[in-house]
Amino acid sequence: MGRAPESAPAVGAAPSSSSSFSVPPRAPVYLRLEPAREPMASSEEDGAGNGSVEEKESGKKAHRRRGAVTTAWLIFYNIAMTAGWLVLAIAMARFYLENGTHKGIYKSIQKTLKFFQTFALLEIVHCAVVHTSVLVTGVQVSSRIFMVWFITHSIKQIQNEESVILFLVVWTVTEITRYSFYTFNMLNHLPYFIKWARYNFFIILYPVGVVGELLTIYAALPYVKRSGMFSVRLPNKYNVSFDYYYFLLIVMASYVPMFPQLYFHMLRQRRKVLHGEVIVEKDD
Ligand SMILES: CCCCCCCCCCCCC/C=C/C(=O)SCCNC(=O)CCNC(=O)[C@H](O)C(C)(C)COP(=O)(O)OP(=O)(O)OC[C@H]1O[C@@H](n2cnc3c(N)ncnc32)[C@H](O)[C@@H]1OP(=O)(O)O
Repeated sequence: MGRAPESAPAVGAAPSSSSSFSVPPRAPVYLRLEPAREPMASSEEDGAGNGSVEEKESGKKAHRRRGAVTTAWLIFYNIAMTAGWLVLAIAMARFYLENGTHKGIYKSIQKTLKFFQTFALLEIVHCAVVHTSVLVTGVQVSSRIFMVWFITHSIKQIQNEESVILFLVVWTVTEITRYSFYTFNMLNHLPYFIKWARYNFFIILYPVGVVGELLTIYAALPYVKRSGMFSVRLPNKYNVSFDYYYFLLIVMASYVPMFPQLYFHMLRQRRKVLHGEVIVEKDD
């Protein structure tokens, strides 16, 4: 992440009264953001390993080149994802305003949703160059992919459930906030509201989104039980059985231990970003 200009107003410092993160009144303090932690490079890449000065220099140049290419890709990716979820938001709002009902919204936006939510699988790869957990990102992305492809795409009878619209709206607000945060943060021009939204909206949106997803899976259960979809019955030549109905019950149960891990991860990120930055007196 880039470094904010040193004259940048302190984030979380004594601000206007409207801010919800005011610090005790005192002389204005300014914030010098910690220099962005460059993606960790292996020793041979950053020239810290053994080798001649030329090898070390080429290693550092390779790292900078990789850094520049990686940064350019992430900025493109974040802008594209922000735009994609904005298109989804506008399409859903337009459908509802034109038709006065939520029934049919999913069908009208499903291609865009499938494309951008599947594209987000790249975030597991991005974990190699951004400071985030592969496990947390993997669980988050896999739960989304599961909902999009193995529930709403595969079980058409539930596509008009209110719970589908609930989680779609929550996902959309969340992702527009999240990807615009990443974009502005990487461009070193992060509006405080975007930062505030990134680390506060989830407090409500995360549990609401989970409720929407669980209600949708629950609504799908009767159709799965009746159709036996995605299931393998005995006897068969592999002597293996699989029942998608009971698998969905297990998935629903897995939210209980898994969701709190993601939620507490976000709360930790929130404390780090909104309250944990180093506030230093401005050098006169
Ligand atoms: C086979 C069946 C599978 C079924 C699985 C079932 C499991 C069920 C349990 C799971 C339940 C989850 C259900 C989900 C519901 C919803 O999503 S509802 C909608 C609301 N959701 C949210 O609010 C969460 C949104 N998701 C996220 O925020 C992320 O996905 C996250 C992984 C959960 C957290 O993101 P993370 O990146 O870890 O935190 P940040 O603070 O944003 O970033 C950390 C650092 O990484 C940098 N970074 C990350 N991505 C980028 C990027 N694209 N570009 C640039 N930088 C990036 C970020 O800037 C931070 O850097 P530092 O500032 O240096 O720390």
